[in-house]
Amino acid sequence: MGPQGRVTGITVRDVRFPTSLEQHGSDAMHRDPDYSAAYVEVRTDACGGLSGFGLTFTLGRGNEIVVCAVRAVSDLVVGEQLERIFEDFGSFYHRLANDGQLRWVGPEKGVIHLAVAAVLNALWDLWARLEGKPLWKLLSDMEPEQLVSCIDFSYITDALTRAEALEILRKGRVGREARESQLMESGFPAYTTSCAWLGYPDAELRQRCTEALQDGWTRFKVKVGSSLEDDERRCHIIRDVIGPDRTLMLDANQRWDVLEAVEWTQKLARFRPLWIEEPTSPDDVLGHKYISQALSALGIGVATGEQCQNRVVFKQLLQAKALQFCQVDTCRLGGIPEILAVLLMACKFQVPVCPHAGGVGLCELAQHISMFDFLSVSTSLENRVCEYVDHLHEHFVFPVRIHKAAYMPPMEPGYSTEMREDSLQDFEFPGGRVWRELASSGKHSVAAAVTEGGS
Ligand SMILES: C[C@H](O)[C@@H](O)CC(=O)C(=O)O
Ligand SMILES: [Mg+2]
Repeated sequence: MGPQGRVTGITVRDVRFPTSLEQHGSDAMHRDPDYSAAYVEVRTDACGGLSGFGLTFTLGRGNEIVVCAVRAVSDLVVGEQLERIFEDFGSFYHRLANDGQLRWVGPEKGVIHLAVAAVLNALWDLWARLEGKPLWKLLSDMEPEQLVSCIDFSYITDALTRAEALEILRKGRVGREARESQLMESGFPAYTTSCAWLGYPDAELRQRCTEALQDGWTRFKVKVGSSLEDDERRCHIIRDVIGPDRTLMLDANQRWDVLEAVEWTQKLARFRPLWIEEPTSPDDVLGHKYISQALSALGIGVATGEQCQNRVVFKQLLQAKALQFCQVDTCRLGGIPEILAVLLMACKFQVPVCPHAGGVGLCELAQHISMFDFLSVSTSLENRVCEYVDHLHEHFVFPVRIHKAAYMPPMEPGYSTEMREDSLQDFEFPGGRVWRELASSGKHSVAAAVTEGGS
């Protein structure tokens, strides 16, 4: 028998952090991100009133639109019996993502899909809490049949059938205990993006790389794509600090057209990057294929996924051999059901999954996905690494733990998504303490504009 109880209510809050003030998170396309979340609490009457917490990530302006979309999606969830949700999560996902009216503002893409992600993340946090396990453990303890029942196979059966998914997961059970011990001992390998945001001056870049090296980091990602001259200078600084053998990745955040992406990356090839990330539009499957082919002789792979809309676009990228590193994003895909589909397709097409993380909360969520992938799907660490960014962890009740450049497995029940109440009160937009102070000091243009507008 599944968990008893029902969803009694869903609340959503607009939470924003003024990261743009110090250029944290800046890249060639997003110059002034204020890391933000539409933060969801799913309330239930199970176990005396247990809640699940979830979020989706945005860059500030527009977060209010996601909040509004979460309210629309919530109407379909409040009142649902938990047993009906959890006994057949694949069908529940399908109902939510294919509501006959809401799907017109998607389908399975854009703001409405971000909203679905936030609500589903909260429901999976709830499920893991109900079972008293961290999410990675809940997933890896599930029988293959149950995991497969969580997936909506619509539109992907030409690439992955139910039977193939089952076979991968059954194979994934072999040696799982040994891999879990390895995980508990050494954690899951991470790389850092914190040193080299585009807006950091050279001195800060050098200092952050030096410190990260001292802290044991061996893999570094640098933002590129705005000016070739700047990119060459910044890559030179990083290589100078990290030496010739450590790993360097480049991230262009969709800055180029296809041919431009090839030419620009070729000019940076002497810095020996492992990958070029988001070289062009995230929707351009054939463009990614062209870039992959053009760069393969240089040993540079294409990484993408943080703005890949759904499992269908991932399917095409994999079928076309258009990506060499698959960067699933826990807050853009439709929760665990869609992430499972992508992990399994990536496994079948032998492409390593290296989740996008960072932002606010993405590291907290992504660590569970990498750990489950290692334990039960890919069963390998080869070429697999999860992104890490060192901002905003202090706002979470169970922040990530990094040891020797690796994520250590979280042991608390849930998806590590719960935020601290004092942080929520300080950073809720626009009325939280920090935003009121920023508005009155005039230090932040968005805060000031809201105050002038009187909202
Ligand atoms: C705007 C975000 O910070 C983006 O630059 C993050 C990203 O591309 C990454 O972490 O990778
Ligand atoms: Mg990126």
